Amino acid sequence: MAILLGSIADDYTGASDLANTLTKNGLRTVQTVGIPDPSLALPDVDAVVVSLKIRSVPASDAVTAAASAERWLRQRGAGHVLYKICSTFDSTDAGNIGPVTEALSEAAGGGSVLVTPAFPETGRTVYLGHLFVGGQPLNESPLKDHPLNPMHDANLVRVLTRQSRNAVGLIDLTAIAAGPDAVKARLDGLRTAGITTAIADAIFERDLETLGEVALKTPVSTGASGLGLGLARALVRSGRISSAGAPTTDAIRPVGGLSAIVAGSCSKATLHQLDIAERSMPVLRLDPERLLAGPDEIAAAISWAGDRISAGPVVVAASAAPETVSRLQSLYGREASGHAIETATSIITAELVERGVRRLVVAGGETSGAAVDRLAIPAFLIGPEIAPGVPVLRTVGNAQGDMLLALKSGNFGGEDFFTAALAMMH
Ligand SMILES: Nc1ncnc2c1ncn2[C@@H]1O[C@H](COP(=O)(O)OP(=O)(O)OP(=O)(O)O)[C@@H](O)[C@H]1O
Ligand SMILES: O=C(O)[C@@H](O)C(=O)CO
Repeated sequence: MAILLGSIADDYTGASDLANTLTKNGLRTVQTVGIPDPSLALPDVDAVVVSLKIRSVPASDAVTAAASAERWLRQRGAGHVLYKICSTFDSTDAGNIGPVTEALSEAAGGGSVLVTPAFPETGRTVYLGHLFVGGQPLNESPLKDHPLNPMHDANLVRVLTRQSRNAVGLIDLTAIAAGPDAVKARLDGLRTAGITTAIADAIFERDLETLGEVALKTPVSTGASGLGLGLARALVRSGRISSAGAPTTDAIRPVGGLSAIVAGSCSKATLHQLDIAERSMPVLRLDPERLLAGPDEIAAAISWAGDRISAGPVVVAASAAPETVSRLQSLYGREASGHAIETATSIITAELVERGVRRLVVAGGETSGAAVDRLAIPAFLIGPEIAPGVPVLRTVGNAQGDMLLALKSGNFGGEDFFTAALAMMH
């Protein structure tokens, strides 16, 4: 299997978001969970997205994992590797976007790296280096209250500089509007001044098409699904994609079984989606303090779900409003509480699968990562889109048999996302 585009995603929901974008824009794509075992039979594809869970780990661990994935992708022919980060630039001053970007660039022999989290379809735009989420600057958006990486600065040149060894430049919209040659000239100018990493503005998809065209001629870029769109369209325009379209028909064959939703995302969107789901499905709100106190809350949740699940889908949620999250974090610490809750929701997920769940929706990137790891799912085919950034996924080589999943990024999906997702999974 020779691939044209490789990607390393820093979380699993982000990986499925990118895989969805690449598929929609004409690349046959598979999403692997980590570097796949050599025995795993993968379909013939144009692009592979390797999902890692490295958004919130120490920077040195993120660099090591990303570097191995990069080697694996290059060995399979990838001429360009996109480091897929969150469209809201989720990270802290300790990393990991800067360190991983610099390490991937060094591994590829240096050269300029374009960085942009813009994803206009979901309202993420970058202007003069400042990230907007819908109509709000990043630091005024709900991301200011993120449980693991609250974002307090919308100026991405500043944010990335704090995480990087080297200086960071800006390719502004004026250059991008002037087309690929102007962007290339600006990148070359920055490089002459010793700056190889540059945040790029992008507001419309045409800006990302320009950036994709330029990025494809470099070995590494860093961005969200918008840059994926630009790269995919540039590859298709280059005539190097032999058969457009994706194996979605395989991906949506019914799997039967029971269905469930597990949520650990505390985003404003997920909290509202849970309120709406409560009107049509049983929803169990876990008590986070009891979850951290011992195994009883997990056992109670499994028993609650077991009593109801044969009658229809159930929802189990750890998600809570920012005040509740802050209180828990002040008692147990940010990372410890997040990690303990992810472990708890992943155990509950595995027990649900043990009891026959084959159609599963998980809300939250870290939450999804923990759940998919516990289920030991090796890879996914990409099915149809449920909402921008969230496709139906079909497992490949799964020990429990075929399953359909939706891994929802915290901020994605309309208010009826959960019912919409299950309606597409049979
Ligand atoms: N009640 C709670 N109190 C504190 N932390 C919580 C609570 N519920 C969940 N968490 C933790 O909050 C974190 C949520 O991160 P996660 O990545 O799953 O969601 P998200 O950030 O909304 O999604 P995404 O990264 O896809 O945008 C997880 O570590 C989860 O365990
Ligand atoms: O880019 C996004 O916003 C998402 O794919 C994501 O990474 C959230 O975890």
